[in-house]
Amino acid sequence: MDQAIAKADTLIEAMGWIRRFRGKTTVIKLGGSLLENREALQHLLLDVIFMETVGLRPVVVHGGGKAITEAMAKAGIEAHFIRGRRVTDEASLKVVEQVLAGELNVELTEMMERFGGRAINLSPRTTCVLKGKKLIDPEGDDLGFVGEVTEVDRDVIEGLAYTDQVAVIPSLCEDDNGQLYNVNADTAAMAVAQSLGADKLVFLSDVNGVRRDPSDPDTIIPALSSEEARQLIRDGVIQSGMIPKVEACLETLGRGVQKVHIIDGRLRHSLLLEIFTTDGVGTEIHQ
Ligand SMILES: Nc1ncnc2c1ncn2[C@@H]1O[C@H](COP(=O)(O)OP(=O)(O)O)[C@@H](O)[C@H]1O
Ligand SMILES: CC(=O)N[C@@H](CCC(=O)OP(=O)(O)O)C(=O)O
Repeated sequence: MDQAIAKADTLIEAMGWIRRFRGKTTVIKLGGSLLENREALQHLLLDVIFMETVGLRPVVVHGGGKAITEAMAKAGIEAHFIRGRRVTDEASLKVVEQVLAGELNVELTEMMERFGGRAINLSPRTTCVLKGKKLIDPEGDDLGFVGEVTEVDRDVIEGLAYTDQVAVIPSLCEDDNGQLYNVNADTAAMAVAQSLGADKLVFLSDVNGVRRDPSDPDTIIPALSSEEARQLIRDGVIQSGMIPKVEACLETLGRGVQKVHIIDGRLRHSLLLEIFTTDGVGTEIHQ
């Protein structure tokens, strides 16, 4: 009996948070490192379905960097990154499209449906909601078919939310001529969050947050201002895949999204802990 009462207490405790976030949009970015971890992924998708069930509006944007690198290796193509972005020639783009739109996007949607949620995959193979153009690298490097999102079809995404369905969007965009581009998934999530005026943007990765020493989990920084984050990039403390993630956070905060978090998706129910507890988990980046 005590156990049942404790469970009821937990539900009552969640009520205030549910009221606060009901009807509000949270964009959830699933990183490719995490997609490899089946158990963690299942718990996260359950969290997303829970959020939708209690009236929050989650939108999922996903990457798949690890799976793309593996598929490229199988095709005999060597992966090459410049400041966290994959140099994407025509052959690589085919692999990227197949992995993101043909495999991961479909798998994630099917998994959510199996868990009792309602999810719709919005990829260039079904309904493309991310319009974009070739990314011009500020340092002058040619990254090939790497794009940036210039327009998000928010009507389609919001329409799904009104009918209790969760949009699942891969990091690919298309230009007016139907040319496809590979988009860093952190920046794709940022564009979606900005366009929807999301209340929160949560990056789920395979690290516990931004660390002072990238290899030491105990050096996690719970809260980081925009200025500190820029300094850590300049100092080389924030490296590789963490660079586009933190840059995306900074740009998002400059454009009206209230809260941006980088959290550890391997931690069971980290998403619910972030949304339904006072302290939260991971690193919060603020203005
Ligand atoms: N200062 C840092 N703190 C934490 N992680 C860092 C830091 N600098 C670099 N990283 C690296 O960034 C990675 C996360 O980026 P990435 O691999 O692109 O993740 P995802 O696939 O989830 O988007 C971590 O696994 C870690 O190796
Ligand atoms: C241009 C660019 O780098 N695109 C990324 C898209 C996937 C991605 O970002 O996946 P993660 O979230 O797992 O890092 C790539 O090709 O790896």
